[in-house]
Amino acid sequence: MSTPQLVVHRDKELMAQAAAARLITRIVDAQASRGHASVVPTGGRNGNGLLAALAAEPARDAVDWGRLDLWWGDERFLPEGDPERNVTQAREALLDAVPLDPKRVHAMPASDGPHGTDVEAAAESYAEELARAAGPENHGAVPTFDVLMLGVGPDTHVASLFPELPAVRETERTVVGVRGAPKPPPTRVTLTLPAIRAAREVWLLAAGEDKARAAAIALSGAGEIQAPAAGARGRARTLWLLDTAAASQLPRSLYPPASP
Ligand SMILES: O=C(O)[C@H](O)[C@@H](O)[C@H](O)[C@H](O)COP(=O)(O)O
Repeated sequence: MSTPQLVVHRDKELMAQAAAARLITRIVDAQASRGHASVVPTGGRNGNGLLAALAAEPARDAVDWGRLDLWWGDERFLPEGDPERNVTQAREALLDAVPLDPKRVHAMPASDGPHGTDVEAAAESYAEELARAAGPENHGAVPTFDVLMLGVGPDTHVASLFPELPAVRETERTVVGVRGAPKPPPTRVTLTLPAIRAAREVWLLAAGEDKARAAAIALSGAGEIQAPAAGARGRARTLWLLDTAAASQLPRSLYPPASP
């Protein structure tokens, strides 16, 4: 697993623009070398800000949108089309504006789908979909995502892995249901840390003062059960994309970044 690298931007707008440009480059590179790319966007303000910045970026036309797979890191377990669903917000921010192949847009199940309100069954069916997409060259029951993005919560949660809750302790399953999440809505579906760590690159997005403590804790050697963001690492690269406010409490040894 890779050691986190930090990139600190002046403000959240610049952070979103730079991350969008970086994402375009990674997708184009992956498509050039493997013919296709896979990306896991994240919900939340920072994740949607990045997607909106990508939509506004003229270089987005360099992406072959028909050869891009999209998977989700977590989802709020609500009815299809609910404005609070991460996929609904992603559609508004970017997905409706680009020519994706609908078969490659792997939204997590909704609470009015084939599994009804059974969140565990919904999680299991998403795990099966991931397993079907994993090839022999992948490292287990999920495809090797090129870039998996995660927003970081003020309590250090990522995806719907909240400190100390059972989902963050999962070591076998790739997708689990979550009940009683402290961030509404309480019922959610999430990738687990083993699934997240199958990604080639994991990018953590944190902007704003309310993220400063979380970033400092997660980057100072905290355990992943207490600080789930600390356990989110990519196989080849782990990148923390921050703005100056979110970076303001980092230990001096990390900020300015010690690593390139
Ligand atoms: O359902 C959600 O909201 C998320 O997937 C969650 O993990 C989010 O990414 C963080 O809470 C950060 O959100 P912000 O970027 O809005 O702070």
